[in-house]
Amino acid sequence: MKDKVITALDLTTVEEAEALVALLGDEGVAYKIGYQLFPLGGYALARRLVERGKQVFIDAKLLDIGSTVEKGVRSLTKIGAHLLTVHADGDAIRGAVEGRGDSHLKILAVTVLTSWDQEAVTSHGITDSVPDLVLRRAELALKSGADGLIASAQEAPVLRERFGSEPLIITPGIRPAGSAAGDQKRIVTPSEAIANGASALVIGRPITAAESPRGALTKIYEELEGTA
Ligand SMILES: O=C(O)c1cc(=O)[nH]c(=O)n1[C@@H]1O[C@H](COP(=O)(O)O)[C@@H](O)[C@H]1O
Repeated sequence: MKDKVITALDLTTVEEAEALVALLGDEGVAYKIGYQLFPLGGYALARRLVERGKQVFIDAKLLDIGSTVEKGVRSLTKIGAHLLTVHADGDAIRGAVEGRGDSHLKILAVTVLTSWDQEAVTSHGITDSVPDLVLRRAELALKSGADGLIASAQEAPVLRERFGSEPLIITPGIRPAGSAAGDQKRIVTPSEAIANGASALVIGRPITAAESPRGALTKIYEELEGTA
């Protein structure tokens, strides 16, 4: 159950991130490191976490011409991380799959950001509903070779219905009951997300900004135990 919660290390410094990892101890098994930390020693932190046996998710949200993504991902495989985000574009996903070669890095396609609601989708001139856009982008990404999808757990049931049990479906926008949504729009509780078919949950502020991050994580595990 613990490997179903990926704690987002969206912190200001690597020292703060290391302190949180130390505080969570054996309770924390999977971590996401984003570009906020990349120029501040984030890649070295990622390597250390891999060496300590943690699951490491590099959140780079790549979107570029295919050949550039391919070369970038080839470099990123040197970290030894397990998961990497690329936006759900055919060329970008194919480039990423080529670049990861025979490493164990799994490519996750970002479908529609969980901070987007229908109004945000429409503001981009897109006429699809949010679930239709998630499905359209998921189909493109999986056809292009992605190992999994990033979406809201609100869409997990339709994604499972369409694509079956194989693709990883990793869901941010997770909010335990009573916690602030912040800038997230398509939110789901941890237990609902797993019940909806999510493979793993990305959770940041409900853990990192809690008075007791370890207590918050333990409480999330307790909530998930109830769904097992
Ligand atoms: O790719 C992601 O991880 C991601 C995709 C998405 O659609 N929504 C989303 O919130 N995320 C990331 O998931 C984390 C969510 O953090 P909290 O909102 O603090 O739980 C952040 O690091 C976001 O960058």
